[in-house]
Amino acid sequence: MSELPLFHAQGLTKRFGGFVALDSVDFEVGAGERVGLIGPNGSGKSTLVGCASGSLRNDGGAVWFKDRRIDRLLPHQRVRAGLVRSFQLPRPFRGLTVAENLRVPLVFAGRQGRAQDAIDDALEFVGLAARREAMPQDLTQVDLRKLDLARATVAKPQLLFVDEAMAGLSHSEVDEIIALMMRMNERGVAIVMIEHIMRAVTAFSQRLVVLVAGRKIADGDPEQVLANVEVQRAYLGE
Ligand SMILES: Nc1ncnc2c1ncn2[C@@H]1O[C@H](COP(=O)(O)OP(=O)(O)OP(=O)(O)O)[C@@H](O)[C@H]1O
Repeated sequence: MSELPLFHAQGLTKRFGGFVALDSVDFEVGAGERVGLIGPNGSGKSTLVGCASGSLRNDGGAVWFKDRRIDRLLPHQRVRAGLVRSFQLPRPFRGLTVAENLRVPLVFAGRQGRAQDAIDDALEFVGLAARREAMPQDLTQVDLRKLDLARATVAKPQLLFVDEAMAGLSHSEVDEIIALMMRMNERGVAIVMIEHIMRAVTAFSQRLVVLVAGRKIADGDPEQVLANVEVQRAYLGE
């Protein structure tokens, strides 16, 4: 990538006690790009997302968003810069309606102005407009995932890390979420999809990055990456 990447981690290292969860990982995302981040369980994918979004503090290396070093910023400061994550397990605010759930990330992102319009747009966009007054506990699994994606996008990020948005969904529900993420990307949002459902990853990604035991072992064209012997060995060995 010749121009400045949207997101850039260099030598990213994270230890939990003596355990090295990320070992000097370089990871870039271009503006508007769709990247699949894959690897066996425990390979460091969520740790990378945590270090990028600020829920974890890296022990080594650096993280840039555009021309700004962000790895000592707080999570909400990173959201305000344009970097947002979603979580592996949807965690809506149980006491708030679907629409009210979107108000919280707007405050977090410092975008309370015209909040109602932003909420209406986001609910319409993900297909939850009819459920706006519902309580989260009355939503189906797939609608909870859509609410989570609405919460992630209402702040208008330029980069979104989506950590396993499809676990436990049916085949057609997975297709729905892929289509929704594609439409988000068409609006200009760069997306990193962390996912174990390979069908979804290959349908979505323009580039694949593979982590194994905290190290990046492949990064490039999806077909070539999946044909890589080291990648195949990592998956067969799982
Ligand atoms: N807070 C923590 N304290 C100690 N060890 C941790 C902590 N968080 C993660 N780890 C360890 O770091 C390693 C990487 O975990 P991580 O969650 O990043 O993997 P992952 O690739 O996202 O896995 P999965 O696909 O199962 O979600 C694992 O061995 C995990 O047990």
